[in-house]
Amino acid sequence: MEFSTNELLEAQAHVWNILLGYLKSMCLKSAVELGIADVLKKHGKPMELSDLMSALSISPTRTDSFRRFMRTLTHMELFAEKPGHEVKYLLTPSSHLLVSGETMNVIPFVNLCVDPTISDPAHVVGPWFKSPKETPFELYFGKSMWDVADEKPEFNKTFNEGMASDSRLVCDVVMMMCGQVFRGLKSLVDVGGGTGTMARAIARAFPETKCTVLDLPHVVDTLKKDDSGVEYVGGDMFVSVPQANAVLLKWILHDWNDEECVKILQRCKEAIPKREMGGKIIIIDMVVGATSDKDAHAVETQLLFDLLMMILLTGKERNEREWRRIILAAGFKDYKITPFLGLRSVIEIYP
Ligand SMILES: C[S@@+](CC[C@H](N)C(=O)[O-])C[C@H]1O[C@@H](n2cnc3c(N)ncnc32)[C@H](O)[C@@H]1O
Ligand SMILES: O=c1cc(-c2ccc(O)cc2)oc2c(O)c(O)ccc12
Repeated sequence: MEFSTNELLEAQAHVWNILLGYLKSMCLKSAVELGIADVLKKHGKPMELSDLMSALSISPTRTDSFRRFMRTLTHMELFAEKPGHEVKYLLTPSSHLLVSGETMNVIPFVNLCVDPTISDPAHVVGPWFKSPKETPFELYFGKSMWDVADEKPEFNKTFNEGMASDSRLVCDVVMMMCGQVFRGLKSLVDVGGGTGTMARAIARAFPETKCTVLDLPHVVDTLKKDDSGVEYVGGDMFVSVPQANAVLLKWILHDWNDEECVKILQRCKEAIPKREMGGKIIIIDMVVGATSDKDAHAVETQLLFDLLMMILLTGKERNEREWRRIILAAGFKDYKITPFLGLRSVIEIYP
């Protein structure tokens, strides 16, 4: 097949764009390191470049470079420009999420995603297709991501803080938009609940619910009993899950393949009473095709998440048909999907 010169030149620009994509993450990381969003938030109104640089303690000798840096960040809609005699910079909804100290901030997630333990295994996806290893992560590090988290306390901390920041963001939205999902439960166990951010929020909102977090010992062992009343249990969800009225699985099943998900769901089913007694599983995860994923940007984000799960773990992002298959295979009778959270949904499943 022959292509025209014009098509090939356009193709070259397209390939360049893909190749340089990693600079987007690195610019985001640098913006967080510099604290640009914090300065703009504190200033409270649009800010000239020279004032921004001075507040960030950047020497005027870097003015041209910093202007180019801000131009790219603005193009990516991380910041906005207010035109005028002197351009002024302001926050956008995306950079609002980069303000430290705000409940809804994604800084720990930025730190996690640019951590070499997360980003380096992507280099071996090609060779991994021809290797017997379970994941590119395992080909690169010789062990699973959970084992690396167990052995490297620094990575364990970065990972748990990243996840906790997502839970802080999600729990407010869940309580606001689908609080009824948790209402009236006598007890709930958050399986793979990390350091307990979500469980503590549920315990605060519903004091009548006794909340427990089950996670791997290296995640929960350092957590002290606190005044939230949440109990932390070290264990393995493939072996057993503490008894409760309901089980929460937030961002768990997308880490695992279908067979592993069925096993986890079976252990969860053993932990809850019958539906008539209020037993249910609450899953918070992506349902591809169920949410506001109609635009190309959202579809690309879901595809990238799916690859991330393939690279780091044995998991995947599932559409409704794929969810139904594992839910029924684990012996559940019914389910209900509520799309609520950008790209994620709540799936309630009943025994
Ligand atoms: C992607 S994180 C999600 C954490 C939390 N649910 C959230 O959304 O913030 C997955 C969690 O599963 C835990 N995990 C992995 N294997 C586990 C196992 N066999 N038993 C219990 N927890 C496990 C990890 O330690 C981690 O905290
Ligand atoms: O290691 C990760 C990273 C993420 C992640 C990446 C980019 C984002 O904008 C948000 C989150 O998510 C993960 C995840 O959901 C998981 O189950 C395991 C690991 C990671």
